[in-house]
Amino acid sequence: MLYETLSQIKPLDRELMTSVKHRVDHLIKPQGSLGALEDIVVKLSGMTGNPFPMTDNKAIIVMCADHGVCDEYVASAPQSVTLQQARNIPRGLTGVGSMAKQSHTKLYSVDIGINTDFEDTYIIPHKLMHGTNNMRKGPAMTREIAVKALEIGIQMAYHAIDEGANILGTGEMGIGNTTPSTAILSVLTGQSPFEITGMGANFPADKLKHKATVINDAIVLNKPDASDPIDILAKVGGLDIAGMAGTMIGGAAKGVPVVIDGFIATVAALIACELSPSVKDYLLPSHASLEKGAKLATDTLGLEPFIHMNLRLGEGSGALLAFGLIEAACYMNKEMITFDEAGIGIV
Ligand SMILES: O=C(O)c1ccc[n+]([C@@H]2O[C@H](COP(=O)([O-])O)[C@@H](O)[C@H]2O)c1
Ligand SMILES: Cc1cc2nc[nH]c2cc1C
Repeated sequence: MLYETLSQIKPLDRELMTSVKHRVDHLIKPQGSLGALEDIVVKLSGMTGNPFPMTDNKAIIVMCADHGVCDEYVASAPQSVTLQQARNIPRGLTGVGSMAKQSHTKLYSVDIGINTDFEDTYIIPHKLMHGTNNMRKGPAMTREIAVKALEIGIQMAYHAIDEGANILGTGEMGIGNTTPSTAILSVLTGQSPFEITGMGANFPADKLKHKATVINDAIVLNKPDASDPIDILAKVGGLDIAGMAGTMIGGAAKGVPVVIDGFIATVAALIACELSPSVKDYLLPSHASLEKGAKLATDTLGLEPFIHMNLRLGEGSGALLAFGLIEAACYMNKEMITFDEAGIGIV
């Protein structure tokens, strides 16, 4: 199913993008003065095949999972916070949960690998493992499970689109997940973990060398193949990261834009684009996370974040904020008049 979905991704409609850009250039404003908003709506038209795209049905899929590498003391918060927040998110009680109420955004909280058994009708059950294995002792998961996690992400994207979503955001909740994210980034870029490991959810600065050592040990032990994204995910990845990459692939296959959240989501985007570079056409960035490796991740991906507000929460919170700007771009394109329509010459 993964490879079939990847093969369904169509190139952007470049002809339509050219005509939308031409019209946007003639809207009643100095040419280019709406900056990135103009680029966003041109890209959206290429993704959707619609000269007047709309992103009014907003949804964020939050992949929740635990990480066995937490046994190595790489995170400050207890792993139980993953489940607590997975419960709180759909109830509107967290960062992303509270702000989703303001923008009428639907939230899907998905258990793709929380380490405890529980019942909660607000959480979508897709548990593949009770947390990953400790990657400092061996592979985080099997190759088969990595593929399944990607497919759950695709399935969740399709589910949200079936329920009416015309734009998706990728979110995650997973105590410890900056550790596998940094490992993946290190493997893909060749940068040493000692150069790119950051504080995650407030891990103490004087312990960062230990966190980098754990990441380095996991890479040395497992020897992920840098040219095989599934091997990287299986050996030093996470279920939440794989799920988000799957959501990006699923959105792309359906011609639906997917907004990347912070550091962890950007690493997931790198994996999705390694599986097929065509996924990138359907991705929009959001914010520049303060996590140390975030700049390297966004530079490697080649999509420049447009929100600079010192965010580093995750949960899809930055993607949610970007929804507002993206929707504004759609209204600009749909509602503004051209110089011709206003009966005046170009200024
Ligand atoms: O999205 C980001 O840029 C981001 C940066 C730092 C931390 N986080 C969140 O914090 C958790 C991971 O941090 P840590 O220290 O437990 O690895 C996880 O639940 C993420 O949602 C998220
Ligand atoms: C409280 C808390 C909330 C979070 N949301 C995303 N990651 C998080 C990590 C912690 C620790």
